[in-house]
Amino acid sequence: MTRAESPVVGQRLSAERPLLLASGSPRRREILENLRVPFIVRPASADESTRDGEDAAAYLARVVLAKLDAAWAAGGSALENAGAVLVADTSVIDEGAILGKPGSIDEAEAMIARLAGKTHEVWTRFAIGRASAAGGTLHEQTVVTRVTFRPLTAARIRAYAESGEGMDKAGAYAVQGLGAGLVARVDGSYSNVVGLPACEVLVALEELGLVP
Ligand SMILES: Cc1cn([C@H]2C[C@H](O)[C@@H](COP(=O)(O)OP(=O)(O)OP(=O)(O)O)O2)c(=O)[nH]c1=O
Repeated sequence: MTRAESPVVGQRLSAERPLLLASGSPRRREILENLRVPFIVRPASADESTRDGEDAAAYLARVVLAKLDAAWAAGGSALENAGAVLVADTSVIDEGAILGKPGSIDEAEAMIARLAGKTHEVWTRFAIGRASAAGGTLHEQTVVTRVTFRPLTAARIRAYAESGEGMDKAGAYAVQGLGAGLVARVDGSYSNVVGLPACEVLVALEELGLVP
């Protein structure tokens, strides 16, 4: 975790000065809604392809900052009026390999097959940045959850991949959906697996003086 020198923004989030969630993920929106934080949504996309030789930590750090840059680059009155910007990226890490979103049903099947009967990690990195034109990161943090899949037959793996549920999800599954049937245990933050670690985000917002 890194922290900027002067973490306190000073002014609390409000309806007039909301948090700008720069994400197209409906799961992140739902988690933030549950936290009762005033926010607006302005999706910002970044290049999420992996690079040769890049490990999980470097990949997530790069993608999260790219999402923050994209949010600032979008500009506009929504950004100017926002109290801060929140971005996040979720990846499934299996034995050091980064599993992002599958490109096809076959790729989804291969991802589920490699995770079956084993424990992997789900990493979500989030960043809270300034909403000013000057930009800057106020808080960055990576939260890791360990997820154990039960042993799965080839037929079950194929059927789940064909359901299509995992196509827009890291690691090709959704623990909050039909994918619950694949998961024997979750060690750590559940919301982190779904895309945003609720407790850690709330604590960070509190520490920055953005929520009471
Ligand atoms: C492992 C897992 C991932 N996911 C989701 C969380 C993330 O939304 C998604 C990973 O893709 P991300 O690139 O982290 O997020 P996104 O493309 O959905 O949204 P944006 O980049 O605009 O913020 O996978 C689940 O919903 N359930 C799960 O069990």
